[in-house]
Amino acid sequence: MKIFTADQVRAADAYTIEHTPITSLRLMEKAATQCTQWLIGRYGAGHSFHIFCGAGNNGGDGLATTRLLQQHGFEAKAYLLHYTDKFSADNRANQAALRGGEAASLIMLQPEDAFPELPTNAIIVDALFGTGISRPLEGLVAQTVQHINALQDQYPIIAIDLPSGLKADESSKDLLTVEARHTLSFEVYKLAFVLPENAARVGEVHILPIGLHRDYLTQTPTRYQVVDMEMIHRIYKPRLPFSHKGTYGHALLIAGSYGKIGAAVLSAQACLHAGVGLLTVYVPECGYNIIQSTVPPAMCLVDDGGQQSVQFHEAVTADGQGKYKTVAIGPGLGTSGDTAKAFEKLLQRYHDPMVIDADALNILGAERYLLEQVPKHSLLTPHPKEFERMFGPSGNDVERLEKLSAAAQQYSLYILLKGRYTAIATPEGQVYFNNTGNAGMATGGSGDVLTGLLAGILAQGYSPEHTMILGVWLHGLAGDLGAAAMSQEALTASGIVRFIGPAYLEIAGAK
Ligand SMILES: NC(=O)C1=CN([C@@H]2O[C@H](COP(=O)(O)OP(=O)(O)OC[C@H]3O[C@@H](n4cnc5c(N)ncnc54)[C@H](OP(=O)(O)O)[C@@H]3O)[C@@H](O)[C@H]2O)[C@@H](O)CC1
Ligand SMILES: Nc1ncnc2c1ncn2[C@@H]1O[C@H](COP(=O)(O)OP(=O)(O)O)[C@@H](O)[C@H]1O
Ligand SMILES: [K+]
Repeated sequence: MKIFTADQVRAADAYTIEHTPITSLRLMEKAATQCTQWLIGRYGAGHSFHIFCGAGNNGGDGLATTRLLQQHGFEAKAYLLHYTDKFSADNRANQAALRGGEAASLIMLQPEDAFPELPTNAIIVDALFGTGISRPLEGLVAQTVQHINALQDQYPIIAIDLPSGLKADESSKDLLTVEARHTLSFEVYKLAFVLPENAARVGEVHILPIGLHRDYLTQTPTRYQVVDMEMIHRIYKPRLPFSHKGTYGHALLIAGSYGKIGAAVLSAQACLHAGVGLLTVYVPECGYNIIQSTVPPAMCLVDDGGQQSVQFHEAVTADGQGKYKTVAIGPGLGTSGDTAKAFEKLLQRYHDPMVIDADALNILGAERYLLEQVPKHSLLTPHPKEFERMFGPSGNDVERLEKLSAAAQQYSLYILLKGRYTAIATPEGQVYFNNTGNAGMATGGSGDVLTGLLAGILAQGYSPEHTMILGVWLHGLAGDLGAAAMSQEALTASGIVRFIGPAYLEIAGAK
């Protein structure tokens, strides 16, 4: 699903109005109809709806929603904030339509008025501002937003289109905005929804269809996209009946050190569950028995270095033309000087895309000149701290996203930035956001599982871009299925591995 800018949303609106018989007022009615159905479906009987409206079309959506809720027999009141007399035409039309209905359902809130008393069964709906926000909130609107936010533990707050005050395409880091539990938006995602700094403002996002013109939606190029099942279907290739293990590649996983052999185990298990043909795990001597007994399908190579691997570059032939289709390196590896030197030598020998994670990223962060030597189109998988070690700090999430995309383009790499919506940046400047996964995955080792999964997918012949999208999506879905079966709290990295299979089945089943 595409992420549109506020300008693109406005253009989609205009295109739809120009190319279909639908008017802007009718489009507002559709938006309000969708919001009304969502509110009734979610909260239903026994609730009263209190809708705070601004002077623009977001306020218009709120006024129309108030009327439609009443028509469905619900108690609903619109509070129209009187901070200006400059109402939009569709806002005025909906004020008139509401005045024609139930008495006392449209209340003008003046700057000197106290915040209204709300009954215990209230649902607060925020329809103050949407994409038209043009400056920081102040005066009556700022006070109202502060009041609404102070009530968030008492009443559900539902934002229409955007939590008011939030900018759709830019950072709103230090701005006052509504803090919603749910955001009901239309047709497409907005960048603001996937930024970690907005987590407490946006809540759960629900994208509702309102009939914007398909041509505009499909033909408009966007820099940002959210990965969806349609994209996964296009990428996923079922196994061929006459294939053999050679068809699915041989991966070399270089991981683990004394006290962190578990990282190698988790990565190896994930790599096998991803569907790799053959797997060799390279560990220091202390890891040999562990790998052989916990991951029997994998072969094992042992380093002489004792507690940390320091000669793994020798596992690939000097010209890099060895038997391994894919090399993945990093989980639990350690960052000693000799390990770093071996990593540098590996980069000099191996020139195909590799998967680089954890301590291998930390080595890149300490020796930044090595970034130039990483094979083009390799997959880097930092979490925010590792990313900062490599590319420095950022003032806000949008700045960090720009930095991520710039680095991917500069070094011709696929770099992901892990989080609730893991961002995958491509060398061409595209960014994909992953929408699977949950907070149960915030547990040690879940990143190691991702590394193994990516190595296993890449080895099967998927392109680096498709590997990133499919791997991150499967990883999150395995986490979701695991959490559904055993709770987010009890989910462990091993639990994620167990649910990679069921995650594949979901794709195959829906194909
Ligand atoms: N295609 C779609 O998705 C559809 C979208 N629709 C809906 O339209 C919404 C966009 O409507 P919109 O363009 O009228 O902008 P909106 O957000 O209501 O705000 C503009 C008003 O606020 C004012 N204002 C701004 N900042 C302010 C501040 N800090 N403090 C005070 N005032 C401030 C600004 O005044 P001005 O800046 O001109 O002084 C103007 O009056 C969109 O989010 C969605 O809900 C649906 O109806 C149909 C289909
Ligand atoms: N709240 C969350 N929602 C969705 N995914 C999450 C969440 N927290 C963590 N994850 C996922 O779990 C993984 C954690 O990786 P990482 O921090 O490298 O873990 P570790 O270093 O312990 O292996 C990432 O893929 C991340 O996207
Ligand atoms: K809003």
